[in-house]
Amino acid sequence: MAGYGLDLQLEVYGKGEVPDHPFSYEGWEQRAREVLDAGAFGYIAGGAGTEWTMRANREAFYRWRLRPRMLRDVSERDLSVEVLGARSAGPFMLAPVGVLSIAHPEAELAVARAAAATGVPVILSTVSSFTLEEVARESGDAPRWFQLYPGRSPELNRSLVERAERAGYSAVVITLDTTMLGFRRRDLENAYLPFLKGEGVANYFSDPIFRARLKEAPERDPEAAVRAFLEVYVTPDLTWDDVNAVREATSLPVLVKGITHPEDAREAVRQGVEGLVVSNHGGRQVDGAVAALDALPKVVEAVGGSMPVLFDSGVRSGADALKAVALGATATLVGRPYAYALAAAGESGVRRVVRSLLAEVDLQLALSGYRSVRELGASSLLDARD
Ligand SMILES: Cc1cc2nc3c(=O)[nH]c(=O)nc-3n(C[C@H](O)[C@H](O)[C@H](O)COP(=O)(O)O)c2cc1C
Ligand SMILES: CC(C)CC(=O)C(=O)O
Repeated sequence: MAGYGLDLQLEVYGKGEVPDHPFSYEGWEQRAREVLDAGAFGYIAGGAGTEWTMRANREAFYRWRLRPRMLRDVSERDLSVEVLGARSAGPFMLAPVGVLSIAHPEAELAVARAAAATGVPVILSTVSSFTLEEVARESGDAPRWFQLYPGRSPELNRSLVERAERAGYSAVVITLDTTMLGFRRRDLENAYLPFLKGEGVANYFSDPIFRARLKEAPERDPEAAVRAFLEVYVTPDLTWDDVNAVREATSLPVLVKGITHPEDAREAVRQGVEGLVVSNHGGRQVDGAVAALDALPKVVEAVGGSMPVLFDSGVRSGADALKAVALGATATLVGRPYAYALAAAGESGVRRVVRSLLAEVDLQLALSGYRSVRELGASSLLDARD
C-alpha cells in the first residue's frame, strides 16, 4: 500500500516539525533568488525577449484538466518508465542544465548524486562545470545520458561523444534549438554571460582535440581558450548532416531536443534518430514561439509511436507530468525546478525536489484512478476550451 506519496507524508507529518525545504516550485525559486546574485539568478530564471513563451509554457497546462476516476483499486502502483533502456523511478528525468557552478559549487556533481539516490536519470550538459568523466564517477551505476551541442569541429563532436560513451553515458541528446543564444534581456541588462567568466567550459578545456586547436593551453591563457570555445559553439549553419555525422561517430542511441514543429518530427522519423524531445528550451530561445505543451499532441501524432517522445518546458508538478504523459509523452524533463533547489540547498535540495515530484505523481495517479503512468491517455484529460 505504501508508495512514494504515503512514505513522504508519513515522514513529514510523523516528525511534526516544519521541514527545512520547501515543497513548491515557487518556494525554491524564492530561496534561489535570495542566495544568488542578480546575474546568476537572472541567467537561470530568464527567457527570451518579453518572456511570453516562457509564461505560455506554464499557461498551456491550465487548459488541460485531469478527470479522476473512482473505485478502481489502485493499491499497487508503478510510476516507473523506461526510455531507451534507461529506467526512471517516475516519468521524469533531469534536463541538461549547463553552467551549474553559477548555482552551487558542487554543481553537476551534486545533481548526479541526487539523481542516483532517487533513481531518476540525469542528462549532462555539454557546457557542464565539471568534466563528463568527473560527473560519471558520482553517478555510479545510475543511468545517465549526455547532451551534445554539436560545434563547428566534427572531430571535437566525435571526441566528446566517444568520451561520453567510454564514461558510461547510455544515450546522446543533440540539442538543436540553441545554435546561438536567444535574445535574453535580463542577461543583457546584467551584462552576464557565464562562459566569459570561465564557467561551463570543463568538457572543452579537458578535451585533447579542443586543446590541439589552441596556441596556449587553457591553463596558461584562459581568455583565448574561452574565445576559441565561443567560436566553436556558434553554429547557425547546423543541418541534419551534422546530426548524422554524430550518429556515425557513436553506437549510442541519439535523440534530438528542441522539436516543436510536426514537420521536423516527421523528418526526425525519416532520418531514423532514436528519440526526440519536444521542447522550446524553457522559453529561452524564441520569444513568441508555441508553448511546448501546445506543440506536443501534433508531434506525437507525427511520430506515430515509432520512437519515444520526451517533453520539457514548464513542468513544475506531478500534475504537469501526468498531463504531458496523457498527451503522449513517454516521460518529462525538468530544468529550473532542480536548478533552483541546487542553488538553495545543494544535493539535498535536488533530492527533495525529485522525491516530492515522485510523491506527487504517486498520489495524483492513485487519486485519479490509475496504477501506472502507461494507463494515462486522451480520456484522462478534459480540454477546457471544449
Ligand atoms: C540555466 C539553464 C541552462 C540550460 N542549459 C542547457 C544546456 O546546456 N543544454 C540543453 O540542451 N538545454 C539547456 N537548458 C534547457 C533545459 O534542458 C530545458 O529544456 C528547460 O530548462 C526546460 O524547461 P524548464 O526549465 O521550464 O523545466 C538550460 C536551461 C536553463 C534554465
Ligand atoms: C547557451 C548554452 C550554452 C546554455 C543554455 O542552453 C542556456 O543557457 O539555455
